[in-house]
Amino acid sequence: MEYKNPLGVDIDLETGVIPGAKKLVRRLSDLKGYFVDEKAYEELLKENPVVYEVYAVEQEEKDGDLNFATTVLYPGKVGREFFFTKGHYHSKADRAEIYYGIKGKGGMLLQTPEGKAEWIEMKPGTVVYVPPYWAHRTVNTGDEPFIFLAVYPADAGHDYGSIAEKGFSKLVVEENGEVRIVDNPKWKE
Ligand SMILES: O=C(CO)[C@@H](O)[C@H](O)[C@H](O)COP(=O)(O)O
Ligand SMILES: [Fe+2]
Repeated sequence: MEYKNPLGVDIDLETGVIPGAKKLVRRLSDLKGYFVDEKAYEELLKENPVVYEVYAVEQEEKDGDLNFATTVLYPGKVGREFFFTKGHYHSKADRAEIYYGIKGKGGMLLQTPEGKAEWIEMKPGTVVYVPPYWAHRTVNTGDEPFIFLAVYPADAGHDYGSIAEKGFSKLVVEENGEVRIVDNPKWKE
């Protein structure tokens, strides 16, 4: 029997960086078609800000193993909509996940394949359980980076297609200085 080596790493709780992790950067240009206000999107695209970064420690896609990753989701808005991650189902749709809030303020939008949505607020210390089959997207509703850890089965994979095409049935927007969860006018069942 070949055993893997255990691993201990210290997440930088201020920046979200995991030493030695694989870094992925998502700019606004990677999120074309995701925000409802297309004019505001085109306007902000001139600056093309970084929307989020992911630091991932991933294993081979084997049943039973675990991956973990931090996400640093920057503050910002496109029109009234707060910056968010793309959001996905898992390719193996029955794979669950745990998120843990590290810094900043935000939340998670979750959705079943039938379009039933749930919003869960997150702050440092919040644990979110993402059950099997639910799509999930995080949203930064604050004015500093929103940083969290995710732990997920190594064979879960990411299925971005359906969210990229249809979005979520709800939007997270600012209205008169408040965070509101509203119906997505562009949602198609
Ligand atoms: O849910 C997971 C892994 O299953 C997170 O690590 C996200 O991958 C990350 O927050 C970026 O979000 P996406 O761009 O992948 O939606
Ligand atoms: Fe996930």
